[in-house]
Amino acid sequence: MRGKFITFEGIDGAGKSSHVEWLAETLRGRGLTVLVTREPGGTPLGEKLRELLLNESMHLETETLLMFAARREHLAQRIEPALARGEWVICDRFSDATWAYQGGGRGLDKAKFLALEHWVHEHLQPDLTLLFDLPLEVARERIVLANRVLDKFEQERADFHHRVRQAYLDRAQASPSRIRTVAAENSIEKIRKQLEVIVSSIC
Ligand SMILES: Nc1ncnc2c1ncn2[C@@H]1O[C@H](COP(=O)(O)OP(=O)(O)OP(=O)(O)O)[C@@H](O)[C@H]1O
Ligand SMILES: Cc1cn([C@H]2C[C@H](O)[C@@H](COP(=O)(O)O)O2)c(=O)[nH]c1=O
Repeated sequence: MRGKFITFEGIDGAGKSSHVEWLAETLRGRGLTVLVTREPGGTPLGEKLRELLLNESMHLETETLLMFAARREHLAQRIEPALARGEWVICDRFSDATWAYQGGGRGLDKAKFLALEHWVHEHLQPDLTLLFDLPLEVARERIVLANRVLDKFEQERADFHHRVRQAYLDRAQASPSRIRTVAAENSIEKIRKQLEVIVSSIC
């Protein structure tokens, strides 16, 4: 039987990465084989593109095309083969991030996004997307507390991140059965209880 594809999404600092490995371990505890991966990245080529995408400024359409180029490779080399073997795949960001960041944040034409999405993964959407949503100010505080070096996206102004958040919320509203919104300002413990319930619904 084909495996399930779960993606994590949210604005920078929402806290999604804090749950990725935990969810993988929880599913492994139920006897499932789980691949954990991320975008941009997930393959040797994708990780090289990630380095460029997170650090170099470039034209919006170049940025979008590189996100989808990395995704094409990722699907071919890792995601599709794992799902076909019956493994579950947990991916830290996928195409909803392009919708939110390049579309909402930077104003990419929706038709161009939809054309690329159709080209690169016409027959595949995540079975479940966990959208970590929280006020921008809380996410910012977490990033400051973590004291990490900020990448190109994290250095964007607040209005960019507000648009990204809104684009995610709009997309969730348009696909309520696939995209489940998680109140990310809650404690890690409370979020994990909610994730267990949501993920059980696709087991
Ligand atoms: N529910 C929470 N309550 C308080 N702090 C949290 C919570 N979840 C995560 N954090 C902290 O917030 C910081 C950002 O978390 P994390 O790296 O998981 O976010 P992220 O969404 O993956 O961010 P990015 O996409 O920017 O990498 C970390 O220092 C983490 O420990
Ligand atoms: C897949 C994807 C990602 N991004 C942005 C979103 C984040 O700011 C970075 C990735 O960093 P993270 O710490 O691994 O979350 O890349 C994007 O703009 N568009 C995309 O398609």
